[in-house]
Amino acid sequence: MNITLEKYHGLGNDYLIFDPNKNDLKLTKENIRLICNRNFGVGSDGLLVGPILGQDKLEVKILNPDGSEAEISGNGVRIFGKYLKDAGYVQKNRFIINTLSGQQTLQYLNEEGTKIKVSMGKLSFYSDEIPVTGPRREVLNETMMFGSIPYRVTCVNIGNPHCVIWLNDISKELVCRIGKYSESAEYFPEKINTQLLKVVDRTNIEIEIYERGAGYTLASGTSGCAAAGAAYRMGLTDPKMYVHMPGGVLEVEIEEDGNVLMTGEVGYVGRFSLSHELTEQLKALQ
Ligand SMILES: N[C@@H](CCC[C@H](N)C(=O)O)C(=O)O
Repeated sequence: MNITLEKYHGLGNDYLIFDPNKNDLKLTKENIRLICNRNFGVGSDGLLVGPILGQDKLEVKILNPDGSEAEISGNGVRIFGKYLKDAGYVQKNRFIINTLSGQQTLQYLNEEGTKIKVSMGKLSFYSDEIPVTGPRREVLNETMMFGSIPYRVTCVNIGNPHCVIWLNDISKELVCRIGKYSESAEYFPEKINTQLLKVVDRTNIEIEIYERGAGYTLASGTSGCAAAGAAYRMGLTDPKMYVHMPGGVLEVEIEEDGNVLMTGEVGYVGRFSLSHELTEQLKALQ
């Protein structure tokens, strides 16, 4: 039987859904890379595997296009929420899903389920929780060297690790140049997602993103939450703001206890029934 995948995007951050209840393939690093490859496969910024059904909880596994597993994805979680509605797995308006980073509560804000609010959990700036090497401390505005150039960096965990660099001018070229070094820098034992942050005013920020295991992306939910959290923590913004990314805008609100609410849109691209040829190649890589 051929493999069928559904494709969605969150503000241009595109994911394929592999529903294990409908497909029979053992996923490996090698076949994940081929599925996500934009030339030889279907192409995406990642793969969402689920729902894995159990004890009233819906679980999703989040895989980067290099085959590594991520603890969480903000856009991925919203996309998965939309898929659960489209495929008839959930009827409620508000429900919980499980990721490697813990539980997220999702709420549909419209009938179609294209606008979703997610309670993402709490931000942590502590080095051992991000993780960042060295003595336990909050990693706020520290100097770090990426490719022999010093940058002022604030690091944060929102289920997955992020480093935020506050600058006046940001661009795709610059984040790619820095991200190439920061992703695997010695400071970060579990690697890192990188954001360049530009503060527009107290309720608007702009970011450029270089994701761990994926490279440059047009948007990222957790990156938006991390950059918003860092901007607020540095006193640059109010707790509620719009995060502008090349692919679109997210609304992020940091609650008093540090919990983050993220609201954004999801788009459906279509269903991909893979060719016999590609299915056989994926099976050979099991
Ligand atoms: N696109 C994502 C983040 C995906 C995971 C990330 N690459 C990681 O390895 O932590 C998002 O929308 O948050």
